[in-house]
Amino acid sequence: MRVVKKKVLVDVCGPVDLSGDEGWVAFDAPALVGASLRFVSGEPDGNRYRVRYYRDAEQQLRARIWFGPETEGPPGHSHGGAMAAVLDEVLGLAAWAAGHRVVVGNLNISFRNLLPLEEVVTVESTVISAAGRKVMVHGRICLGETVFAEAECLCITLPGK
Ligand SMILES: CCCCCCCC(=O)SCCNC(=O)CCNC(=O)[C@H](O)C(C)(C)COP(=O)(O)OP(=O)(O)OC[C@H]1O[C@@H](n2cnc3c(N)ncnc32)[C@H](O)[C@@H]1OP(=O)(O)O
Repeated sequence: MRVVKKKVLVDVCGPVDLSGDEGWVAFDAPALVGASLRFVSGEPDGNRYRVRYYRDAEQQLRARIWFGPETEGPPGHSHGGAMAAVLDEVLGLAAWAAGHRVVVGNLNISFRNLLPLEEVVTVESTVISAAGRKVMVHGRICLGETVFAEAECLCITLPGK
């Protein structure tokens, strides 16, 4: 008889410091949009992403995020799709945080530098405009002066919802 051992997922990575900059205020994303945003922010102690949201002094949404080993693409670095998922969530959420009930219609990303795994980086967002149903949000994943990816995100409001 073949015995299949149950695979146990172990937290091998230890704690990660996701604290914000001075003046940032913690932002409760599930309180605003519900608990459905699990793909990026659903496992705060897992090995994919660990993320904490803030608003900065200008009320723009910021995220402190750790790309864990399960986001690997090129050896030792984040998969481009892993960065895209983060930008999709954070920039869409930025529009929600500004009062617009949206989904992302178009996300245009430029990958600028390889992002090393197990690094805590920042996602910055800025709501650029809101006209009719279209909300434009720009953002980037960065660490100090280094930009890993930057994006333009067209969000479309959901009528009647
Ligand atoms: C709950 C918390 C959410 C937090 C953020 C999470 C982010 C996400 O992952 S959302 C999931 C990914 N996104 C999706 O799956 C969206 C799928 N797409 C859709 O549902 C629809 O195409 C939707 C709602 C975007 C637009 O459809 P619809 O409501 O029929 O609008 P539609 O009439 O086609 O377009 C409205 C306007 O937006 C423009 N538009 C729509 N899509 C695009 C696009 N991709 N590119 C450019 N313009 C667009 C249209 O040209 C139109 O402009 P205008 O009024 O000037 O003619």
